[in-house]
Amino acid sequence: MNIDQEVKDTLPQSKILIVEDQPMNVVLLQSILSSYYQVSAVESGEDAINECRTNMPDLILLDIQLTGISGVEVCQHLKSDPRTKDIPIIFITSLQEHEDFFWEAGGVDFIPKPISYKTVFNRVKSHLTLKLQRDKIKALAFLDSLTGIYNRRYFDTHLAQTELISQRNDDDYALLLIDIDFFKQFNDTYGHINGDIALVKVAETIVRTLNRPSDFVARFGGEEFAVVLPSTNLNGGKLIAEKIIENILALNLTHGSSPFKRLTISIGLTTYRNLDNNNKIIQQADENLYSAKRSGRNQVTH
Ligand SMILES: Nc1nc2c(ncn2[C@@H]2O[C@H](COP(=O)(O)OP(=O)(O)OP(=O)(O)O)[C@@H](O)[C@H]2O)c(=O)[nH]1
Repeated sequence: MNIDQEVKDTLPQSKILIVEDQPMNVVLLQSILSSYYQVSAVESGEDAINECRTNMPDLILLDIQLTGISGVEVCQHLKSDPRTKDIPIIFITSLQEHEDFFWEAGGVDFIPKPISYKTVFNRVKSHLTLKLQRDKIKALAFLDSLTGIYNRRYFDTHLAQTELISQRNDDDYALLLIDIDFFKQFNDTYGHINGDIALVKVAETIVRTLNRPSDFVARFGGEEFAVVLPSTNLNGGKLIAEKIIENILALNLTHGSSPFKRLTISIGLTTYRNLDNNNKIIQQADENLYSAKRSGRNQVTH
């Protein structure tokens, strides 16, 4: 795999967000960049923060002097949020004397006004390239090579992050631990290659069943998967778990040595607000998964 070539190929799909309240500058920046990237623009810091939540950009060009919250405050806000902290921010400024603020706020660079075509073009290109290279390397380290979904290493980081965000927002979140039933017999009967194919299909089915962009799935272990659903209570988690079970059954993958005669899964579900004693969420979901297995498999227990 050639990362440099992949990055080059991905560059034209990169999203750049311009945050600037002077229409002349917006027009100028768009004229420099929109032939090469997907460019959008907002006028205020508040709009920039909202835009980052719904349509995450790959790079932000941020005017320092905005009406309402300032560019530096927008930058500090985005850098304090784990979901947006890695977006490179380039400040656009005529205030050279405040240079230190840009670096301290977490900006990666700045572009002085009056805006120069070459400076904008080259700085954007080099920071975007670095960002995409970082994303690719992260993907290699954090994706499971068989199924293409996230691996256990990334799951651990993601779960810790979700827990922090939930605590901060006084919100609940759900965790589903999913295990394929009688998978040892499946491998023994149909061979490891068919076992691998089944694992890929199960991963695809789980991904397809999840609705929200913030829903998350990872391969937790050999034939185990984990799903994290932010802002979801027990009822919501149950609904998704039942839908996943239904969609796996609908795959209709023959499993002769299972009493169900088809490939099935069991799910242990819990939410952050439904933990017994001092259980950690993984431990609780795992105990519930064990109950689902004991109660006959092909079901969800919470
Ligand atoms: N093909 C394939 N099999 C795997 C992979 N990872 C784990 N497995 C198999 O998954 C099986 C898990 O078996 P067990 O933990 O005994 O559980 P089970 O047979 O699914 O039984 P229950 O979970 O009790 O329903 C083992 O045979 C593993 O070899 C993989 O990447 N590919």
